[in-house]
Amino acid sequence: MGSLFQFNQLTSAALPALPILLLSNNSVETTLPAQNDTLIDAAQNTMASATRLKMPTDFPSLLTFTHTFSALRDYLKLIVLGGSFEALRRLYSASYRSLVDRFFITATFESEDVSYEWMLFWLSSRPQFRRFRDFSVSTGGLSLDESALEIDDNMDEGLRQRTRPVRYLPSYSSSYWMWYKGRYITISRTRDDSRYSSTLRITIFSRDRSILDSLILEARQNWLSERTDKIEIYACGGFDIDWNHVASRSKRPLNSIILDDGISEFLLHDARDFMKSRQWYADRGIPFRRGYLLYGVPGSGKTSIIHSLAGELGLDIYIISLSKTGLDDCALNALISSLPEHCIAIMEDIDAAFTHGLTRDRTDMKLEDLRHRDAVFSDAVVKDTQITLSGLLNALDGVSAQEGRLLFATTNRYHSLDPALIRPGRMDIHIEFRLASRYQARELYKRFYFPDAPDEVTMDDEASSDSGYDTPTIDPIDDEPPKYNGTTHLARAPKLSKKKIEQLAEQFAARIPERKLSMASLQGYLMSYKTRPFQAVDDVERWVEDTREGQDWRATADKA
Ligand SMILES: Nc1ncnc2c1ncn2[C@@H]1O[C@H](COP(=O)(O)OP(=O)(O)OP(=O)(O)O)[C@@H](O)[C@H]1O
Repeated sequence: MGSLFQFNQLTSAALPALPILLLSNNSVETTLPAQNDTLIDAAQNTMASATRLKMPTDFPSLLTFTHTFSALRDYLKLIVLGGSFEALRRLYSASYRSLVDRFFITATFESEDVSYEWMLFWLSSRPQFRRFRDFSVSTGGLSLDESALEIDDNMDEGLRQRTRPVRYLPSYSSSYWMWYKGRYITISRTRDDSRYSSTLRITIFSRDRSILDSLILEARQNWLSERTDKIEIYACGGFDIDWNHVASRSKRPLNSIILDDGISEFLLHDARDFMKSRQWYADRGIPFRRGYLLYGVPGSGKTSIIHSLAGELGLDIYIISLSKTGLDDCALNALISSLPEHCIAIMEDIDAAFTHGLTRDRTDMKLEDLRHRDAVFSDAVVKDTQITLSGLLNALDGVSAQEGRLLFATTNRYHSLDPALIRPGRMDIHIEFRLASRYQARELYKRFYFPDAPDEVTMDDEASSDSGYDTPTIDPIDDEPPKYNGTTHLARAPKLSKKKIEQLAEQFAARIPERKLSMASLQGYLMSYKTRPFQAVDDVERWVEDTREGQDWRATADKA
């Protein structure tokens, strides 16, 4: 640097003398005034010293020139200066971090985890949060009732149904602060577009971790108390195949599923008994797990009873889709190991993943062999399913399989299942779900029209046109046949005496062929007579003849 500077000084001194020097070499030299001689001398001296310094003209010499001692000294100064700045910066950030570590507690909540929803729910119900002025407005995802914007009471019913609740959530671009139990807390939410997920970060100015504990417990409590009548449903999904909260569903009363006498009660009692028997299992060295295999015809209530049991037992549901793309043995194992201790895990249509046969490992079979083994085996199944039977067996009862869980598997093809999969220990209880019996048809009818028919009503109203509800336009007897399938949900069936209800249900059941129609089709039929129990009884015979299931039954009956 120093040399460069000197060089600049020299050249700037020599430059003004340059024209004089040039002129002095010309023929006009003699015409120059005498006082110029001194100037010429000075210029010549300056140029001489400049020539002595020899300004490099080529690149290698320039390089050498910049490596002179004084240049290096300037470089060194720069390095020391820069280094000091960087050291100071690092010192500042380390001290800041240690300050934060020492005096603040930070917790992050990922959107894939249900705790994220607890915190959002807690946050959006805080009066302090509502005071802020920057929000992210959401109409989807979480059902955070507390934070939902009130819908105008006068809104048209059609519009109301089409309107999703509007909620205020923390925005991604701001951070918020508030007081919690006298502590200062900050909240920020960030989004990770590459993973379609977001993170909520809460920092508390406190050294006491119990404040965070109490915040999380309070948030969870708030959330759960809003959901005493709900069950949470989780499914495997996302980029890193993990459990994601997918829905909250209302509990379904157990008596709304009509099975053959005693089956629902048996299942409920068995599951309750299991949940209380940890010690019993431990004493005998038996893995503390229970598996139920519900098999039988479609639409017979297999899925419905599981949901209803989850509500009765207060457990959440974890759905394992064996045919999910990207799910392999390893991921399945990890998923099953990460189930919570008390939960209901469901594997629906367990046969779907193994329709290709009874092999213990599909990797040792060629696709062609697999296709030939089962006529209904589709290409989609071949491509998508990466689970092997041995992988599934290991996941179900391997060392890492979660203890305490209830596993429910359903299938329509019981006999295509590998015996190893359904042996006791894996599937302890096997229950067959059959087509509707007359008993079921009768109970379904009663439940459908008179879900809460009070015993004390004695009005025998065969001739009455008073519905007893706020729907006087609907005449229970003289109602027109439906012009379309389905009627308004707002209308109610007429109020009838218990005796009358029994009588109608009996007539209905008598017209249903035993074990020929599924409960789902009976329910579908009744749905088109929502408010017309009499008409439903009158028309049922015709419907049985017309319906496909009924025709199949007639064809078999005729052959016989
Ligand atoms: N036993 C039953 N009692 C009351 N409703 C039933 C019964 N069986 C089926 N339904 C009704 O039929 C519909 C379908 O039932 P569900 O999905 O539980 O049948 P599923 O046996 O699981 O059928 P799939 O094997 O096709 O999955 C539900 O709406 C349910 O309310």
